Amino acid sequence: MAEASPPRARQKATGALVLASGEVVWGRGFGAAGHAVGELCFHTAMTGYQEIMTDPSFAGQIITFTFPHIGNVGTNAEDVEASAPHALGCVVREDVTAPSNFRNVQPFDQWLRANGRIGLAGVDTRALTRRMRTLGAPNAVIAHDPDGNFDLDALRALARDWAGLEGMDLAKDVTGAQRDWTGGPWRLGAGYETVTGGDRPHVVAIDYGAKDNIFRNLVTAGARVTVLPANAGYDEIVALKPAGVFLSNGPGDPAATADYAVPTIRKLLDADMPIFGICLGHQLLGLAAGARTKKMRQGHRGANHPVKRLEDGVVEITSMNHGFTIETESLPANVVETHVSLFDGSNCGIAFTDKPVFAVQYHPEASPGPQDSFYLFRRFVEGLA
Ligand SMILES: NC(=O)CC[C@H](N)C(=O)O
Repeated sequence: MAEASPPRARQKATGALVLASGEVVWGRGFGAAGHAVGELCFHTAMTGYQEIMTDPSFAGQIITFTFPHIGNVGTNAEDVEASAPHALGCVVREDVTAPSNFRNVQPFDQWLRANGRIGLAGVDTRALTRRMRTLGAPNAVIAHDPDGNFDLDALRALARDWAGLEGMDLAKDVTGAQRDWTGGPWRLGAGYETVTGGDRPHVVAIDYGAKDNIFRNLVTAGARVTVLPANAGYDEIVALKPAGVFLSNGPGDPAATADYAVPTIRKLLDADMPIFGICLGHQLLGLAAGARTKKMRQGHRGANHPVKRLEDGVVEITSMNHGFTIETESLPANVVETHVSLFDGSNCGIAFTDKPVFAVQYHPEASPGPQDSFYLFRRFVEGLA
């Protein structure tokens, strides 16, 4: 009888995802070595991993990409939403292959390493996503050790003891200093156009962890943009004599950001300042109006979320990234719901009936994602002229 072939040598795992429940998902580490603790989420976009990783709204989160091939076009200096990645790490199905794209400057693996961010490959991301769909988003540690040595007890304790995103103010960690924003539309070969001068309505944008493409879209729509940090007060804002104020996206729990952001927004509302908000900015505007926010059981992160615009029934396919939501039934009488998610009916837009103030929960700036909703930037800026 032929001898049974010896068992194939088990490849040693060099990466792990350790869930707060104690479960361990093994894989192959890439990017930086080390470990990080945060909330695990899943993102369904098929493109734009570099934009997603650099979106400051992902601070405190580990992203599971449902699309199996991540990293295969490498990275470059233009497809970024902030100067460095903010997501703690990413979990992917396939190993990252050598970049194949004429715009590649640095392989994804190297870029993650250079920026201290961890990757985990070889994971059954479908099973992980189904688990999140059923049980909600778990707190977890992503860990990478090229020698495959993991202190599981310590990593389990770290995941279990992490406080969670609820109640966490992260905007203060990712906001930037005051600056004039001059970057406009992008063209292949020419990069981002610098737009200065001209008689343009002045928008003061509050940066709670903004994606750069929001500012580029405001400039493209015709605005002059000054960015202020998240804790900017009412007097500081109005001293710049804005025609309108923009409230950006950002990470963390809106209710935890409310103590400094909401009093300022309330004063702007009392002064009838035109306001446009996106995502965290939308949620903070809701809180300032007197509504409530809550953590969603199932967050929305992807580039194909259908949203119904209630004024005319048109469906916009949108980019989304949020884990908190405004409770629609808590909106006051002078604020109407303007957009609603066709996936779960959650609130996706609000407008005041008595003020030039509106906001959306989704990301009209795309990056990545469809551009159906660019009109909102034009609507805001043209309303200021
Ligand atoms: N993209 C965002 O601004 C996210 C807002 C908020 N941190 C949430 O998760 O809901």
